[in-house]
Amino acid sequence: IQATGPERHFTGADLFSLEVAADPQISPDGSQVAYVRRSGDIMTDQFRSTIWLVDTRSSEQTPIAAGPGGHFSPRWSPDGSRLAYISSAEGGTTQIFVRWMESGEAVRLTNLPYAPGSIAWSPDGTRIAYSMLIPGESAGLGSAPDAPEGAEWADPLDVTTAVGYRADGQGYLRPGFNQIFVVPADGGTARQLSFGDYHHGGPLSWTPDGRAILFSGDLTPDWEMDPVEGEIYSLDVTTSAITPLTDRNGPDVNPVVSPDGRHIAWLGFDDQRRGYENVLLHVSDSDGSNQRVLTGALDRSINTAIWSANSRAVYVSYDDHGQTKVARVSLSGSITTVAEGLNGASLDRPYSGGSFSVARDGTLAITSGPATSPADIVLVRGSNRRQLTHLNDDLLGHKVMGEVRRMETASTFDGRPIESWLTLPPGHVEGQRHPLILEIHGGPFAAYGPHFSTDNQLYAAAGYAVLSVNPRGSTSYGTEFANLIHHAYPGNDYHDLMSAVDGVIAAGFADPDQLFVTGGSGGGVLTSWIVGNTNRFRAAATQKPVINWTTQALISDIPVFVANYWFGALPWEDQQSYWSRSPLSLVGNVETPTLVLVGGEDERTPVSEAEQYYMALRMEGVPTTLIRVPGASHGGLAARPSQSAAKASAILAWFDRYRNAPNDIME
Ligand SMILES: CSCC[C@H](NC=O)C(=O)N[C@@H](C)C(=O)O
Repeated sequence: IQATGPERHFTGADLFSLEVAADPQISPDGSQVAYVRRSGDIMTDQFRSTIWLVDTRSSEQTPIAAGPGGHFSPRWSPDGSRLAYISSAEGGTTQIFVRWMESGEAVRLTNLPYAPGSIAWSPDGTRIAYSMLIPGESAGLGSAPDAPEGAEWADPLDVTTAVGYRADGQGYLRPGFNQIFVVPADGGTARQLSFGDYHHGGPLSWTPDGRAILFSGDLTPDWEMDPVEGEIYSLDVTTSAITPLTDRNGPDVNPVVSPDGRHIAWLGFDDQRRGYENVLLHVSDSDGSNQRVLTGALDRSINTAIWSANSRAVYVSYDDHGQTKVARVSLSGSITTVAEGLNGASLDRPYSGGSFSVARDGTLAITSGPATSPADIVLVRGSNRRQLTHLNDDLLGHKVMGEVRRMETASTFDGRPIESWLTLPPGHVEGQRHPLILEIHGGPFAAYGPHFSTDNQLYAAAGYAVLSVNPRGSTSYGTEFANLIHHAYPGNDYHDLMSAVDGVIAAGFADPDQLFVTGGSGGGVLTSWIVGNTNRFRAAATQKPVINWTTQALISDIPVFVANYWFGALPWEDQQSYWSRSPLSLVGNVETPTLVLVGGEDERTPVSEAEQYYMALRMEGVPTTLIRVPGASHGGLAARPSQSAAKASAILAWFDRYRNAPNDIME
């Protein structure tokens, strides 16, 4: 059959045409915004990062770095005359580049053996600081015989004594430590400033006199066993002497020195070994004295802190009811929201997020957009908002997307309001009921919101309504709500999710006989938990789940964290809790056909979690299929457009199989 016109619905192939704006950096005078544009590339099956400049008056765009390679982290020099960025434009290695804005000339500044990060201009614009991993020695044990000349032997043994020997997205880690360096901004030799067997972490912040750089890290011998701990340190640029500025049990990170040098702002909290803590904005005098919290009354977590040019306030971003906002926090602690509706760069699922920067006069550049389109660059001046880019109008302007509506239901467990967003199939007619997919977020301390989601739009284009719920445990509703699942996850969040589903049925949007459930990571845990507790869903798809908390606590890349913060005991000290909260403990109840899907290189919820569940379902005679996404990490399950589209298609094919099955087959 020949198509009779253009495809009006969102399709898997459209993923290659999507573009999303990230990391907007407004110039000090507010005249331009440099930003990272991530675009699908059909030949490499990737989202490629390029850097663009958009004029804040004319909205005219100019490419800064858009050729071969990846380009990111644009950072203005203090006077706005130059732009530094990180790029793999030349020869595949990742280097620091600087572009002189007036001449348009860009030069590669460094010749580094490893990728730099956290670039930061010195206040006088003469130097750029950065961090870089310096490889260390592998722990040796014994030795192999000597190889004859020309022989091709296997790799030597990989011996480790590290706690963090694997990391999602990186696999098995090569030993080494992050160190801080400085390089002249007009070219020259880089100099290492920090040393020793500790990570010296970014972001980096210079003092106005250019004599010191603030960083965060845990420079104590026990750093490996305390994954949350961190302090702010001052590093003398001349002598490399390090002075601690904070000292408490809990993370102190992201230091930023005020432009007048009188104060330091940073983020952190007192560690109480709870599943969730609000990250609070702190300030102190420049020597670390007179420390105080400025956002204690907000009851929200702070993501980013940027000083105002006059040093009297700090701009912060925070999540509230699934949406990211920017507020201006004065040194006396008054908090004024100055921008709302930020959107992040996550494309596959509607996670909250977004980034911003501030010009000298307080003009903001933010990433923002409606729930039916990925984030663009928006300029915010007081109450005026102006969208500077329209990256997806060419594609989505010709599509009928699923409309996203806010819903709220009282939980049957305790009456708490549970917020959710319902994506309706395109062309929805009031009064029409649809098959419903409950799609559950991970974290579990994270939040969904009214944000663009390729998964949800693909499901909606196939005729499903999709429900994105923030059950108890979700962030952006305060500490009490998040910690309702402290040492109790999964648990009563189940009732919140079912209440939200019933709310959508009661509101007349969903067919109660056509319910489906999926979710990833923490959402995979809850998907498997749901099918262990009810047969209300026709089919399920559990993505990158934790199935057995004992194995998760020992082989994931967050082992100490899971045991200390989510259980408060080691698996062999409290096997009852580990087992009773594992979806595997309920597998004997499962009758719902359940697809199991995982990234082949997932180090966060390792492949063996999904494999355990798949085999248990097979042994129980439950219809199931196992899908591994080759090469995909946990965070990168949807990183390749082809895999992201194929994943949604596989889930839809699984659901469609049971959507159309007669009821007697389902019984
Ligand atoms: C449930 S164990 C770890 C889960 C993971 N948390 C942090 O990485 C998670 O749920 N990730 C979410 C954000 C996801 O991948 O969707």
